[in-house]
Formats: sequence, C-alpha cells, structure tokens
Amino acid sequence: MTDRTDHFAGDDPFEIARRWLCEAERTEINDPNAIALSTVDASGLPNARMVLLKGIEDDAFVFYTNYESAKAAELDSAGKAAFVMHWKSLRRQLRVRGLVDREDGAEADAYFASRSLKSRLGAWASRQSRPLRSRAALMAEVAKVTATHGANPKRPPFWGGYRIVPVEIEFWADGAYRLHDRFVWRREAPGSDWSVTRLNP
Ligand SMILES: Cc1cc2nc3c(=O)[nH]c(=O)nc-3n(C[C@H](O)[C@H](O)[C@H](O)COP(=O)(O)O)c2cc1C
Ligand code: PXP
Repeated sequence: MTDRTDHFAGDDPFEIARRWLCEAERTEINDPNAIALSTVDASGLPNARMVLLKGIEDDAFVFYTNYESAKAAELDSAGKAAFVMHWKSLRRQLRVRGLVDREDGAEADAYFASRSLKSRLGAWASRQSRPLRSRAALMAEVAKVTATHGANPKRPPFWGGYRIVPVEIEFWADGAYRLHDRFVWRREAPGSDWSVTRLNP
C-alpha cells in the first residue's frame, strides 16, 4: 500500500513531470521550462547553467544548444548530465540524472524551423562560449549571416538538441516545517523497470 497520492500520483514519471510543468505554466511569471543543467568538465569540475526544456518525451527530456559550446564538450565527453527545475510559485522541485545523446535529426530541424527568424539567425551568428571582441562584432556577424542565409536559414550543423534519458527522477514538494515530500524513481539503466522510494526530507 503506497501513500504516493495527489501531486505524486501516477505510474509514469514522465507523465507526472508533464503534469507538473503544465501546472507551472499557469503559475510561473516566466520560463516555467527553465532547467539548471549540470555537467562535469574533463577535470571533474562541475558546471551549471540554465537552458530551456523543449520536450518531455516518452523516455527523455530534450533541450537545444550550440554543439561547439562548453556544455556540448562536457556532455559529449561524459555522456551524462543532471538537471534541476524549481518552481517557486508551486514550491516544487524536479531533479533528473541520466545519459545523454544528441538529437540532430528531423526533430532538431523541425524545432529549429519553429524558432523566430531572428533567433535562427542568432544561432548562426553566435560562436557560443567562445570569446567575443565586442557587441558590435556580434551584430556585424548577425548582418553577415542575414545576408548569406536569407529569409529561411536551415539548422546550422553546429546547433541542435540533446536528449537526457534518465536513470533517476526525483519529485519534491514543499511541506510544513521543512517536512517535505520526496519520491525518487530509479532504474538500473534505460529500459529497465523503475522502483519508487519515498525519501526523508
Ligand atoms: C532562462 C535561461 C534559458 C536559457 N536557455 C538556453 C537554451 O535553451 N540553450 C542555450 O544554449 N542556452 C540557453 N541559455 C544560456 C545558457 O545559460 C548559457 O549561458 C549558454 O548556453 C552557454 O553555456 P556554456 O558556455 O556552459 O555552454 C539560457 C539562459 C537562461 C538564463
Ligand atoms: C542561446 C539560446 N539558445 C537557445 C535557447 C532556447 O530557447 P528558444 O529556442 O526558445 O530561443 C535560448 C533560450 O534563452 C538561448 O538563450
């Protein structure tokens, strides 16, 4: 007999995550889909930065970025990542740890095509994570790619998605006097069965 009810109810953690994000979309003032993405560099030094979660699939979380960025180097070499989302308006937290693969096919093309023209050109212009001489130099690059890539730029080969396939997903909800509720879903590997454990706050 489980006491995993209310916010935590359900047999599919991706469904619960989708439900929480949907609630946050109604209550957060902006960027309810922002995640703090954590990686490690070659020396083992952790790194973190915000990115926007663009999909919760049947077995993965998807975001988009520049494949020549610092994060991409760290994701590609470790093959692993973690992220946390915190919704202040709901007083809830979602934590995910898992394995990472690139999404650089049709889905990435479709997502890129859905972005505004200026954001698409911006992706072409930005050498993300590398030094930039000045704001003016960036704007000159934007003008250059606008001239060369025109009104319908295709997805740059150096820009696309990452899919995080989790082995651990934790749902946390605020409780009175710091007696929070926590449920962690764990599995040995992608494709294995999940086990669910209630954790002390
Ligand atoms: C709310 C928010 C959302 C962001 N979303 C993205 C994103 O989806 N993709 C991205 O490449 N950078 C995004 N950024 C910028 C990143 O935080 C970061 O500055 C950039 O990706 C470079 O990171 P890196 O040098 O560690 O690779 C976002 C920043 C903020 C504050
Ligand atoms: C550099 C960068 N790339 C990608 C994104 C993803 O968001 P969108 O595709 O909606 O622009 C963001 C969001 O802040 C961003 O800053």
